[in-house]
Amino acid sequence: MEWVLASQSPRRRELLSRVGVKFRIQVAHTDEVSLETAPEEIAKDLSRQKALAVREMEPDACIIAADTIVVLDGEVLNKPVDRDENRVFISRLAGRTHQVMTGVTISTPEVTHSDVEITQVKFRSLTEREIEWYVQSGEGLDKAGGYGIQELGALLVEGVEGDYFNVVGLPLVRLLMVSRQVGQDLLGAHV
Ligand SMILES: Cc1cn([C@H]2C[C@H](O)[C@@H](COP(=O)(O)OP(=O)(O)OP(=O)(O)O)O2)c(=O)[nH]c1=O
Repeated sequence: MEWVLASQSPRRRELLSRVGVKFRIQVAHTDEVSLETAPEEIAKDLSRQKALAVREMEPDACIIAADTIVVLDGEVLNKPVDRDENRVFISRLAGRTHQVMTGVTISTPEVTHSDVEITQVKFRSLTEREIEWYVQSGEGLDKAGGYGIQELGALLVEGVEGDYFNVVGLPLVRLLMVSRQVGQDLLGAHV
């Protein structure tokens, strides 16, 4: 079966290609609104919506979708709307541990399965100057929680407990497990 990644995120494309999976990209618009209340359910629900939105265009494919959220004290920090909000997010995250949750969904023509991976990320304490330096880089603007661990944001993070790739946006091992649950082992997707 053909694999389709329902994502416009260059980070997800890169991670999936890096483990040798051959896939096409197909994106459909979703408004990223969930009626769920528990953060892990929100992440799963949004990834499912993204996958199912592509189903009409790809009736025969095996569709992969993901959604990453950042959770601090049970509160979801989405993508910051501007630099001011990004500054607020980074100040709140500084010196504390938060959760990065990525919901993943794989949908085949027969079955759709979703799961979520949770990683603990600890930010070091940051000075005003450091926060300003990061916010003015603009790097955090298109990212959940307002930072990216894979670039400049690496300098904000003291430690990670769990799957690093989950923080970047695609929990590869969790995805492999879900692929087996839907009967389409990702390890066979190299050709
Ligand atoms: C916390 C964190 C998030 N992110 C990114 C991953 C996701 O791309 C983004 C969260 O937004 P998402 O809505 O999960 O994804 P997206 O809109 O970028 O792409 P698509 O819906 O088409 O798949 O934040 C990082 O790149 N690094 C990080 O450290």
